[in-house]
Amino acid sequence: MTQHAARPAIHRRNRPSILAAPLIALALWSWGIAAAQAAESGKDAMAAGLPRILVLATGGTIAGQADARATGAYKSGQITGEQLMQSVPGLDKLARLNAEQISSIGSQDMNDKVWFALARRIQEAFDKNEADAVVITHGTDTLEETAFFLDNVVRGDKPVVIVGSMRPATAVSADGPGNLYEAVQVAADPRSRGRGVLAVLNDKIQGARSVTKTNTTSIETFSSANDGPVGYVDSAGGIRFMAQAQGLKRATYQLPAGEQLPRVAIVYSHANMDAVPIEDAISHGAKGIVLAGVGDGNTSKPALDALEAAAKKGVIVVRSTRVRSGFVTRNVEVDDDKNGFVVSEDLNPQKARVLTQLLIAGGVTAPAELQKAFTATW
Ligand SMILES: NC(=O)C[C@H](N)C(=O)O
Repeated sequence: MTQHAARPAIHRRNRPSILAAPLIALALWSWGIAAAQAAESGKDAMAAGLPRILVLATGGTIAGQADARATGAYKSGQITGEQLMQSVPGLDKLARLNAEQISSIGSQDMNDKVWFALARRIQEAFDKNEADAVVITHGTDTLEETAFFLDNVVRGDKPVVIVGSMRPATAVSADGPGNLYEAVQVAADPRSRGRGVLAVLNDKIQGARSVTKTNTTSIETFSSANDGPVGYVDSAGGIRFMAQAQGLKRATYQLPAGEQLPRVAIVYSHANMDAVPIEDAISHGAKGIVLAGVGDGNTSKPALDALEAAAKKGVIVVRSTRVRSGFVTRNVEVDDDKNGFVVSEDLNPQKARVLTQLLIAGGVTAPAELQKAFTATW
């Protein structure tokens, strides 16, 4: 009894009253909120230290989808930039990301309109300090041309990284997520500043001027024939930049008004070449012709004569080469001084075309001035 009698006394002292129970629940609930808020603000504080990266999505195989995993057939540009970002774990630990959709196309359909939209959006984001770096998701077919175009028109030294993939997002071993992760890693790294537009695919970081696609379907396709990659990246080893190319000239050209660059044709040289493709280009209004020449930017006598006639009429003639590495040199087998031709140096025909377009748009037409713009200072 005594024991029994003592119990209620103890209970009375410690037992919460009917009113106290909800108060404790309320306190626990608010502690919970406070703790969650603290954790959240801890996360915010961590996130606040991360760079702000604007992801501009254009389409391509990286955003491609197949109907079935077992098939090789797929459609480019089916997935949004936002969905791509969500599919890569750990991106939020690298940067604060914000995605915008610029287009949803395979890069075989890349065009001036998308180029201008990209260039203007990147410049705006940098000028208004909305982003510390930009990552562009893009198809691989014309990735090098977009990289080179942007390299020539975007001002400032904030990183701009372009990324794609060779396999669609639905493939068994898709390369897009890893490439996107590495692209964000590179864009977020302050050492990427001032290097122009960088292409990041398959663990390599390559410069806009040199990078080119070399294999139709393999994931190991991009290479820089004359100067090698700018660096290497992987999630375990991080980023290793090689020595920065010394004295490589980068000029910035004014983005022309409107949404179209002047018409410049590429004419591909081959054995038994006649003048017809050159005459065709001129009759279709080309303001410039880039020769994808044989060897050191050469072509047949009839083609050369047609090019000389074109230059006399004021068409800009730039000799490039269909050969993947090396430089095109002035006045070796072709008398460039006499003919008023320009040589592309290390620029492949598709990049020489972009530079020719920008120069014509900027009113540069004298061969000596054009040549200066093409000649990188090595
Ligand atoms: N791998 C790729 O991205 C190829 C595709 N045709 C594209 O350039 O959009």
